[in-house]
Amino acid sequence: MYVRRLELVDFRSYERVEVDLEPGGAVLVGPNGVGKTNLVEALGYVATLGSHRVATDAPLVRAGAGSAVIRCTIVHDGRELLVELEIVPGKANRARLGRSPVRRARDVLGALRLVLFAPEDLELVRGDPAERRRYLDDLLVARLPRYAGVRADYERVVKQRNALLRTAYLARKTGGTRGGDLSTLDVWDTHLAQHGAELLAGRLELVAALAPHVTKAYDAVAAGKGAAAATYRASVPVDTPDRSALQAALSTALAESRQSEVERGVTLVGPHRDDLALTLGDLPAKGYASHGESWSYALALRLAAYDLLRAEGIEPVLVLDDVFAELDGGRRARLADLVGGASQLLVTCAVPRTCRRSCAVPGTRWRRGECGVSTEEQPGETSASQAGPELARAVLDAARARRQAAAPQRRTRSGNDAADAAAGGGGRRLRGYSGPGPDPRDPQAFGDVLARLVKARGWQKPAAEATVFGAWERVVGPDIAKHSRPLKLDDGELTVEAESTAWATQLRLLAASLLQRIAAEVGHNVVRKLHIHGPAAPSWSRGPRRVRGRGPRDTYG
Ligand SMILES: Nc1ncnc2c1ncn2[C@@H]1O[C@H](COP(=O)(O)OP(=O)(O)OP(=O)(O)O)[C@@H](O)[C@H]1O
Repeated sequence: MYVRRLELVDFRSYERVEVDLEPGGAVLVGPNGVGKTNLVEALGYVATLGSHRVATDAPLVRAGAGSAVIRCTIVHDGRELLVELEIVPGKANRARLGRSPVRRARDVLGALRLVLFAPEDLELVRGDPAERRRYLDDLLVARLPRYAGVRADYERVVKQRNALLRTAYLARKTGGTRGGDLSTLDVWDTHLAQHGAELLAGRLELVAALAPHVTKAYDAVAAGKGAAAATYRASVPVDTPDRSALQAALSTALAESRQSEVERGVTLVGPHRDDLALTLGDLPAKGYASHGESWSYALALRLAAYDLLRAEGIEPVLVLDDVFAELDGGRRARLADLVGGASQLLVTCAVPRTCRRSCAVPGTRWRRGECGVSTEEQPGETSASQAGPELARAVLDAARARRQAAAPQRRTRSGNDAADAAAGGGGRRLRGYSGPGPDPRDPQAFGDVLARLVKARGWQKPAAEATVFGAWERVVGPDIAKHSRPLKLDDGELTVEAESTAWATQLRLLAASLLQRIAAEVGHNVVRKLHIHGPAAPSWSRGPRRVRGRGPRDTYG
């Protein structure tokens, strides 16, 4: 995998820039503040949808501009993929993959696998657990992109659960009555245990695979001075990545800490409280390791991530941002040896002479002062980029030919549709005799015949819609079904009535996962949108002739 082209519009210091890159190594050289890190930060953003330098998106947009655009052409297995991201601070990012819009920006994760080592990585060793959790989760997504959804779901549940606890905590503190209702906390516990177990299992599997690479990488960088070990420290007792065992452990821990959570107004249990414990010899690295050792450790964590991805058949792009200056001569030389085989290696460097001498990474080419300068086209790429359209055309031609060949047959079978459907022909014609094998005229299970008829007559959608109403409890689960009921389904928009306004609020917060559950039960596009409201107030409007207004207030106050 390598990045062939990076184009930025209003990103950081760049109003517009186009950089063409090649496989192999490149060193980006330029004076301090010229914008070297801005370029690799944009690549990191494509890979993780976050910056390695700042927690929010606002600083990524050029001062005075409203939004920034990153376009990145990635070549993987000879195929090109264009990823486009528009960053609008305070709003959801917009993304396109291969020029088609994607539903959520996180759908582009996995297109670019990248390991970036930067001075900020010292925080991996010296900083708070949140830094290490982010390291693990980014790597989890680079390894298995489906974890982007697991991570987002879990973060959403924690956020909503914290909001509920916090509102109740403040209501209690101020003696108010509004917002003190914690009746929906059980539902959030279930969601937290479910999504938390999934994330926790992913992290445990990841750390088991990663830990030997961390020890090996530290040994290589520090030339055997000290044994590094990384272990996962969970907030609940765990000894297996089995998802149902983890879900049970999280549920138990949540029940046990309920009292303290309500008292403190915050979620105290779950993967968002975990840590990756790093030790050097018998001592924790944080607080004990020297500056140089901490640097080597941080570097070892990134190299371990790179080694793990490669060992699993993923060739990530490797970026070393301004790191050689922090390492002593021996460590620089060893690092250069370790990263020499990367499919694409980008090194940023401010002092060319020092960098040339100390980071003579095998195979790197120098791009002195080329930051922000577009270069000529790469001739060899044309055939690769044509492969996609040509393949599409071939598939389309084949489909057209098949349809033309099938057309006369289709005309002859119109009278046989129902019998053919009942026989499971699905377009094939009935044979005129039984023969020794199974025959469509043999007795058939009623369910099978019905399923085929439903399919042949195109009744799937009405049947799926009926399931939403008829099997509401199965579709949304007993907890939610107890407190809500579906009212009407109109053009993919389902109206649901909740038992109380508190439940309506909770269901609105759960709308995304409800839609997912409904789709899993009855299929996609049956319900596309939810309208959730609380119980209807009694109406005093009766009959066609009535007085406008709010009703008999004199009588009822
Ligand atoms: N949102 C922004 N709008 C405009 N300019 C910005 C923005 N964010 C950063 N800059 C500018 O970008 C420059 C920093 O670029 P960058 O960090 O890429 O430098 P660098 O070449 O890596 O430098 P060094 O060698 O010192 O690390 C600074 O001059 C900074 O003022």
